[in-house]
This record gives sequence, C-alpha cells and structure tokens, in this order.
Amino acid sequence: MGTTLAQKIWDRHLIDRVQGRDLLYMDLHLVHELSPQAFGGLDLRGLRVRQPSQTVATMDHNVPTGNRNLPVRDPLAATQLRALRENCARNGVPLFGLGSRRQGIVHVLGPETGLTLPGLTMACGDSHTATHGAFGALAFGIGTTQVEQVLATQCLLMPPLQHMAVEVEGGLSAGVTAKDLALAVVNTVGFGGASGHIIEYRGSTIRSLSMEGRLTLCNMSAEAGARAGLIAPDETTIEFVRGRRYAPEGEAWDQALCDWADLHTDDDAQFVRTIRIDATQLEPTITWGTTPAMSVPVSGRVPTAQESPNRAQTERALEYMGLSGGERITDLPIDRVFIGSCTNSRIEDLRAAASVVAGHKVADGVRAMVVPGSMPVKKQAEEEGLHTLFQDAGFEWREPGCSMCLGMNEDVAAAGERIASTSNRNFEGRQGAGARTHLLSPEMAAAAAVAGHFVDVREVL
Ligand SMILES: CC(C)[C@H](C(=O)O)[C@@H](O)C(=O)O
Ligand code: SF4
Repeated sequence: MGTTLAQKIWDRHLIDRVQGRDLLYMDLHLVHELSPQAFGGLDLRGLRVRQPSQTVATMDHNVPTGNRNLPVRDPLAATQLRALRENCARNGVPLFGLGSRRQGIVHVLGPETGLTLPGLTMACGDSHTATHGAFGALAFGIGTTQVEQVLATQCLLMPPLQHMAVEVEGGLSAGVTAKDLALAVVNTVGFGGASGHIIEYRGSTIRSLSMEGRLTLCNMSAEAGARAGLIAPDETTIEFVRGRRYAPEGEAWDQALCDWADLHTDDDAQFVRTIRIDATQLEPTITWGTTPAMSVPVSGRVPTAQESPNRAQTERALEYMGLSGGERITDLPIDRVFIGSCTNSRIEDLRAAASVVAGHKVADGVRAMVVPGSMPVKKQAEEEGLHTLFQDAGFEWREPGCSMCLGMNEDVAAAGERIASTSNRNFEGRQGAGARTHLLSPEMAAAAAVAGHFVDVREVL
C-alpha cells in the first residue's frame, strides 16, 4: 500500500520508537518570546541548545506595534523580550528581534525567509505551526515542556497520528478567498473535529491557491483540532521558495528539487477519513460565535438557539456576542477592524484589503488598524504605497507583531466592542475581556471598515 505525504516525511525523520511513541528529528525549531520557562528548564539541567543552527527565534506575541523607539512599557513583555535576547545570545540561537529588518510573526517569518521548506519537520511552541505545512513541511505546534525537549535534543516524541484528507474541487468565485475556505473547513470538520489527525489538503482548488492562500488555509488546521496540516509542494511552492534568503542555492537547490519531487501522497495511499468540499458553493464567510466553527455565509443569518443542534452552547455564544439569533449578519454594526495575524497579514492580504479600501473612508465611529505580519511585508507594502491608501482612509498603519490577534500588547478591544478581525480565533476574551470577535477575510474586513457594518464584499468589488 502507498504512503501519504505526511507519513513519508515522518518516516524520513524517524529515529527511534519509544514506548509506543515515535522520536522524530526536527529540522527546524522556531522560537518566540513566550519561551522563558523552556530555556529556564535547560539552564536548570545545565544544558545548552543542541542545534542552535537549526533553531531560529523572533519576537512577535507581545511586541508593541506603535512607536518602536520607546522602551517596551509593559513590564512582563519587557522581561520576556529581554529573556529571549539573553537566552538566544547564550545559546548561539539566531534572533530576529525588535530592531531586526526581518522581525515578524513566527509563521510569517519562516516562509518569507526561505527557512520553511518542503519536506522539513518543524516544531514551534505555538498552536498555529501547521501554517508551514503550506510548503509540504510537517510542522507541529508544541507545548512548553516539548519546547524544552526540542531545545535540548532537536527531537520530538510524537504519538501515532491518523491521516485525513480534505479534498476541495472547483473554482472559488470572485470575493471568496482562502480564508473563507478555511472557515468552511473548520465548519465542516467541526471545532476540534480533526484532533489526533494530520490533514492533507488536496484537490484542484488547493492547487490553484497562491502560497499566501495555502498559508492561510493550513494556519487554521489548528482550529479544526489537527496536529498538522499540509499541502504537497508543486510549481507554485518551488517558485515561491526560489531565491529566498535561506533557500538552498546552486547544487543544493538542484538536489532539493530532486528530493521534493517525491513529496506527494501515493495514488494507492489511504486516508482514514476524506472530507469533500465543493469550492463553487462557497461564499464570503463570517463567524458569529465563539469558536471558529460558528460561521455563516455573508448572505446568511445568525442561528437561533432553538434551531441549533447544541442549544446550550449556542445560547451561551449568542449571549457573549450580544446577539439574540436570527439577525442578518450584514445588519451587525462594528466598532473595530483588525487586519493582521499569522492568518492574514501577508502582502497579498494587504493588497486585497487595500484594493477595497482605496478611495473610501473608514466609517465614523470605527477604529481600524492594519498590522503587517513582518518587517519585509511592511516594507513591501510601503514600497507599493499601500500604507498611504490605508492611512488616507483612516486606518492606523502599525509595526509588525501578533497585536490584536490575542491582545497580549496594548492592542486590545474594550468590553462589548464588536470587531471584524482577519485572525483565526474568536474565543471569549481573545481580543480583550468582553470583546466580540468576528473572523473574516481581509477583503471582507476592509469592506466592513468602510460600511461600518458587515457587508458582502462582492457588492463593492
Ligand atoms: C503561544 C500562544 C500564546 C498561542 C498559541 O499557542 O497559539 C498563540 O499564538 C495563539 O494564537 O493563541
Ligand atoms: S498572530 Fe495570533 S494566532 Fe498567530 S501566532 Fe500570533 S497570537 Fe498566535
């Protein structure tokens, strides 16, 4: 029987079997500033990072996105950032910290620098590490204890996982994006419905996605509960990687191409589950509730508790979101707009949002911000004049980081504020205590900013 792509990568990195678990070698370990305990654990045991050259750090979760010339005001953030600097220096780990021209959200930095490559095993102490699977890498989000293990050994102990396929066929209509597809996947698979699984995204729709779109889709694998999500590399992948800062060059590049040619699922390989999605049926999508699976097409209505299969859960979500159920989603007024996060802060996302915003103004009473995913994205956007388009419309143009995606810095919403957000999580309190998050695409967020309420972007394109 044939082998799935994920299994091939897994097998190539298998070092040993230990009590029912597989010990996998990690080609690349990405680290951010929420890692002081992991480094502290190493110190306690008198260890140093095993493979500093295969470890890369950045600062993203709690960095300020305003004036970077000032000291970091939040004392906890300042301590964590200082600790990362010291830990990296002591261990010889390269750091793209504040002040670096490559600093950015860890899941934006890897792909754009050419550190993320097809066939790699990757780990990062962050649940959205599956993002890197867009390149055909096997990338795992891990907890703090595992971060410590990977720092110490460059290896990760993994339980056996099951392989499932999400097959998407057909063209996406105008105004329907990879984000809408990601929300549809989470809605179909269910919040946490893929736990214990690796998802391989397959089919003609996936092959037609840009790398940015693939990153958006793989990013939200975590919301479906999957341990990883990936897409077989193809010409689009190769063209994206070619010439990037840390991508292989010369002979190493030719060798890499040969190596990547085998990175696909064999025709006779089997998945334990296959979910099929017809892309032609998708609409721009918005979440109404407190899990990313609670979404409706823009033409739809917020569900009522009565019609919901899980009445208690729906009631609670409606209450938190300040909804009674039955409202048309486009009737909901918004207070804030956040365009950013590792889901949707790449150059293509900013271009798409800017094209909707161009020549318009942010609606009265709405506070809108754009937070590029990294310094290179910010620079590119500024070269293209996108920042001026946003600023002229009344958006704030900020410095790169996770920002309002999880509100670990000053970018938080107030209780009761309704936010149109291009991020990936809408849990209670995610963007501020009592704040109400609605997830959607950059195009849809931009259109909402201008209208002051949710709106079908297809009407304004
Ligand atoms: C590390 C952490 C604070 C967290 C994660 O693990 O994903 C964050 O990035 C998130 O998106 O919730
Ligand atoms: S942008 Fe959001 S989802 Fe992504 S790593 Fe940062 S906090 Fe997590």
